[in-house]
Amino acid sequence: MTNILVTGGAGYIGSHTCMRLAEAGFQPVVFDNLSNGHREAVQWGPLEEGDVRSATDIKRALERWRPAGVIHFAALIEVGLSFDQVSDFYAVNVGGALNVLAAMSDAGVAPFVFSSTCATYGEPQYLPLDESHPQNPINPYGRTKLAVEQALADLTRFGAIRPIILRYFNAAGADPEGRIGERHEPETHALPLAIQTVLGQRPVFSIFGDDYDTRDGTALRDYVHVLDLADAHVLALQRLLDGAPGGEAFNLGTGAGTTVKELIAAVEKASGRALPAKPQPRRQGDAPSLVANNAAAAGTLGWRLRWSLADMAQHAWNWHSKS
Ligand SMILES: NC(=O)c1ccc[n+]([C@@H]2O[C@H](COP(=O)([O-])OP(=O)(O)OC[C@H]3O[C@@H](n4cnc5c(N)ncnc54)[C@H](O)[C@@H]3O)[C@@H](O)[C@H]2O)c1
Ligand SMILES: O=c1ccn([C@@H]2O[C@H](COP(=O)(O)OP(=O)(O)O[C@H]3O[C@H](CO)[C@H](O)[C@H](O)[C@H]3O)[C@@H](O)[C@H]2O)c(=O)[nH]1
Repeated sequence: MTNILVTGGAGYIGSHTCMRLAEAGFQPVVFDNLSNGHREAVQWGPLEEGDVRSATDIKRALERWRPAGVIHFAALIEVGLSFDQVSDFYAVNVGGALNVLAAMSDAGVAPFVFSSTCATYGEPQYLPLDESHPQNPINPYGRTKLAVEQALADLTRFGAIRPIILRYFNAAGADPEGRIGERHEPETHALPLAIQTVLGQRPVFSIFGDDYDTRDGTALRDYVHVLDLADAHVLALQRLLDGAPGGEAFNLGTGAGTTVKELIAAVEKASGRALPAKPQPRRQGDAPSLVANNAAAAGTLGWRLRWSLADMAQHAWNWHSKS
């Protein structure tokens, strides 16, 4: 069986991708230090505990499992924390990625799928965002991801690494069968927070800003099902294994925007319960609207969306209400 090393594979998007990799006939080998991941989420292949900040750990994993490619999710992800923990974010997100890439070069492994983000674009100059939109991130998290994208552009020229960069918009939802789901601690994402509120684990859901220039005044985001994201990773990996030279970047979003109020309505419908919500001031660093142009992923990768906002809310509700 072909091994694929999945760094951060015990986390939210990584674990769903491991599920899809196994379904596609690969053996996902998870490389994770479990700092934010969960041992129980590693269900489709072995777990190699290690830290991307350690060149020795990565070298050991590559020597042991001899993967045909690497999918790199391991990172610190909270935008707010990135202002307070700048060194940690650079050490894990940039230093960690460079360690993985150097070890891959030494081991002669070229295919590399990288988790990037719409946060690399910064304030949108136009919508929907395509891949050639200027990249001016407005927070340290986005800048660490852009730094890795820039390193990849340089490394691609030498041919030792063949990368595909995937820029996700807002990952949401869970495995429809409820085996895995979203579990960030602390949780800052809108959909799980809304569900925790419906479940009575939080008194009220804060709507961050109701005075934006959007159809109902609340911020607009492009929520995309985590399993649609997972499918895109398998397609990107397969493209590289088939010999593509790499160097491409793809936006992964649905192309449809959802406001915070519409998200609340979707959670109320999925749960059949009312969600207490209260407007609060805008959250620092939030753009009013972020929506993807996904034509490149559809055209080049053959990416097809399978799940709707109602599915994301339903699957997330199923997961949170049983766990
Ligand atoms: N969640 C989103 O909406 C979103 C949007 C855009 C981009 N991304 C990117 O997708 C990737 C996965 O995000 P997620 O939501 O699944 O996050 P997550 O926190 O659930 O998963 C990240 C995983 O990386 C692991 N990790 C962290 N530091 C590590 C280290 N030093 N060594 C080894 N492993 C380490 C964690 O334990 C965790 O399992 C990240 O790179 C993130 O920046 C996420
Ligand atoms: O309690 C909450 C939480 C969020 N929101 C709003 O809901 C929307 C979505 O917020 P999330 O925190 O769920 O997601 P973000 O759009 O802030 O973040 C996403 O995009 C970021 C880049 O901008 C990072 O990539 C991050 O990992 C990814 O989840 C935003 O308008 C936010 O202001 C609320 O109103 N109340």
